[in-house]
Amino acid sequence: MHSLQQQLQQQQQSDADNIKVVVRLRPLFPHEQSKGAAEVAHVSEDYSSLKVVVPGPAGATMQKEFSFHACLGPETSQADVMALCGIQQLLDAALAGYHVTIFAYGQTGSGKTHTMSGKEDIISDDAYNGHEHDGIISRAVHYLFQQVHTRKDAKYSLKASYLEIYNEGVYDLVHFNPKAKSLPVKWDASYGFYVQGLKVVPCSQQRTMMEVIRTGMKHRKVGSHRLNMESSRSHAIMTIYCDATPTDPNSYDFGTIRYGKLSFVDLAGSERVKDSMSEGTMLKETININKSLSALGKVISTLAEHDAAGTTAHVPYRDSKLTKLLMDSLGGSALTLMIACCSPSSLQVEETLSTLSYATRAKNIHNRPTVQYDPREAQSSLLRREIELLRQENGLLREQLRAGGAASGSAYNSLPTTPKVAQLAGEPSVLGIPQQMGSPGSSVASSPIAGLAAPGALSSSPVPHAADEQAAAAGMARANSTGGLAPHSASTEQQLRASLNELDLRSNAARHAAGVSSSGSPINNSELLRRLRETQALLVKFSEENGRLARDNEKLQAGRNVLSAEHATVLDEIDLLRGKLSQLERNVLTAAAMATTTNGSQPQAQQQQQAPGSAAAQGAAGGVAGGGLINIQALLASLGLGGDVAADLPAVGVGPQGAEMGGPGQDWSGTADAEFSLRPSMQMPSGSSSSSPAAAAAEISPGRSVLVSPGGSSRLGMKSRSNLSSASSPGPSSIATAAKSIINRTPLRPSNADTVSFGASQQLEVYSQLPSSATSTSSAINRPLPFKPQDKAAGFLARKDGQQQQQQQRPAAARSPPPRG
Ligand SMILES: Nc1ncnc2c1ncn2[C@@H]1O[C@H](COP(=O)(O)OP(=O)(O)OP(=O)(O)O)[C@@H](O)[C@H]1O
Repeated sequence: MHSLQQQLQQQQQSDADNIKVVVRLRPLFPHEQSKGAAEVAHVSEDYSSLKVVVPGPAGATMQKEFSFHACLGPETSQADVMALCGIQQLLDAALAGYHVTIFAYGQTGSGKTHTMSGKEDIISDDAYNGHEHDGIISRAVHYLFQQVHTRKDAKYSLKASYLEIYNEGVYDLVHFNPKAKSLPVKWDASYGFYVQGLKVVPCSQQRTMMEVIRTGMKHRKVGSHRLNMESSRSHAIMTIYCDATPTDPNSYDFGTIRYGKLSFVDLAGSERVKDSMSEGTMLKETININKSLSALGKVISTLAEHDAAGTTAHVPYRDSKLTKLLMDSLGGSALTLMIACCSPSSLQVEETLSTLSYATRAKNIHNRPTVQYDPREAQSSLLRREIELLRQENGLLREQLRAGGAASGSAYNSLPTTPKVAQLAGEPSVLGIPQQMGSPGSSVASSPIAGLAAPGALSSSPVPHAADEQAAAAGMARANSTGGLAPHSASTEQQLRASLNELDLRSNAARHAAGVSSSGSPINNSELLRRLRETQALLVKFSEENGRLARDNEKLQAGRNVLSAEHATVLDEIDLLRGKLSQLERNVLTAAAMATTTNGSQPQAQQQQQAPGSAAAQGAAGGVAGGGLINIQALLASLGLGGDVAADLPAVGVGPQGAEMGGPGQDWSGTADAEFSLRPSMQMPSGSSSSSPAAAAAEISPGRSVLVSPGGSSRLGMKSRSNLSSASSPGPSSIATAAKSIINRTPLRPSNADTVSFGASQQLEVYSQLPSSATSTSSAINRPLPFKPQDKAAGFLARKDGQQQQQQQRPAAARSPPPRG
């Protein structure tokens, strides 16, 4: 049994919104056995399915299997039914504000009344105090009163009504008058179908409600036919209204009445006239019973078919009084349990199969269980929620603006202030909703029926108000539509509905704050109107404020766009400069190559006499060629980088090639603006025939890279123009890099290694070093070269895979002083 309970719970959670269907097999009676009946229906061991042995052609048999939320065998006791059908959860749901319907369906004599009401004679006993044969209704009443007397979370008020649908007429079974006319079934856009004039009995005591049940059962039409000695000739609906006013101020719906309802529907059984042998009045009853059950079957089929297919269709609720009053339970907002009662007898196998077929279809019906509130309160709650949402949205916008303002500096500060929002946010609303109402977060998940009810089942579905008891009574079905609610877009409405519960807390607290009675009594119309007007005024204010914030936001956005455009322009300029730098580098390399060649044949003095800065590229190259001096300014000018940039540049010189590698004893004194050292293990590019770094550099084709990074164990000095005479010649690519550094106005520091893409397998590495003072430079350049001059070409280029090793050497190498002459 325990596993069945678990199974039920799992199923309830998996298809929480669908109608739950449980099948109950009654025992095979001795009088049936005596007529040769055999048991043809058997419940599986795990209670999830049942098999029916169906007679086939020529005496053969076949088995049909059906599965349901639970299948209860003949041995199942009345107490087990309560537990295995999850009745207690449904009762808790009703106390939490849901509409719950439990209905028994099945052929005549299959045990519907036994399941719902138990043994009538027991209940009829004045000394009744509970019995093992009690059905669901009396057990439910007992549980409900037990709960309402012990629960402290809400003030509960229970009421009851009992009606029957007999020959398509509706009759009050409590205030019974045999001569009374049928009560009219009316439609209300907000409330759905309801029985006008049905009396609802307030029941503060359990015995009062039991009296209602007893009276109702006594007045219900019962007849005797061949299939059932006490056959119900009508459909009976016993309704318990559970109004709950939460009393805990910390509760999410403090003070807002929840209108839960429990409907116990004991249907008249279908019967075949030839089997029941009904005649006369009973025949008429049988025809009407079958007619209304047929209408019920159509509703179930239509709903099941379309819910399974995800389509909508006209559901023929209006075809009978029964289906009108069950409208809320089938495809509506109620939690519904159908108990399909069956006989195991082989003599009734066709009826059993028919019942199981209906029950199978009913499984597919999808309901939307919702907590029920008064529609007028729901309406004002929706408005309050809307205000709250607007308030939150405004707060969020302000936060975003603040964040945006911080990012864009003065732009935000120049925005117009929004005193109204600040004012509104800081004070209670017109409705008196305090700001410290607490954050939303209440949800039905915390309700006792979380496992049964659909998540997000909170809703403002309107239900009859307590003041309209007469209209509200007797299984008044609610329309599927959300009649009476303010028009909203579907998503907004959904959102608002989803938060309704928590906001009804606000409703009550608002009433407190506004000094309005919070006794739970209905709000009168003028008060409601006044509040609605105030709400509307507040909404107008908020929408104005929203508009203002949106405009401010647009201004900020425009400011951001300008900044982005400027940023993009700067990036473009950088790209342009990079391109020009590459060009400059190539020019320098070419010039250096020429200088190498020229320096070999010209006297040093003559080289130094060549004035730097002869125009354009020719000047640059000529400077090198003429005196070993590269005029960066001239080069930049030749590249179109004149003006400010070129004016800032120091001239950088290339010394005679002989001094380039800074051989021992060479004079490196003076202030260096930047120094570059070459790695000793560098290799020439394949196919290179150059014998010097400059020549090697000259062979570097465009697009190859120069890596500038700190350290290096061999050095080339790059000196400022003033120290040119004493400087050793740096590698030409070092000059190019220095030029780049100057153009970018960033000093070459050991940390700012730079790489210009160079090639896949080889790269030229030049390590930069910018001494912090002349003294350190001076001491640095007095160190000996760690490699011989003949290694210099080999040291110029290095494979990339040698880089790691070199990097490890760098700190020591950086500290190594270059040689002094
Ligand atoms: N599970 C059961 N265990 C014991 N007796 C049962 C069980 N189910 C039904 N009965 C008995 O079977 C008889 C018929 O049951 P019941 O009146 O509940 O059927 P019904 O479906 O309500 O029929 P009808 O539609 O004609 O009113 C009753 O005497 C009842 O006590």
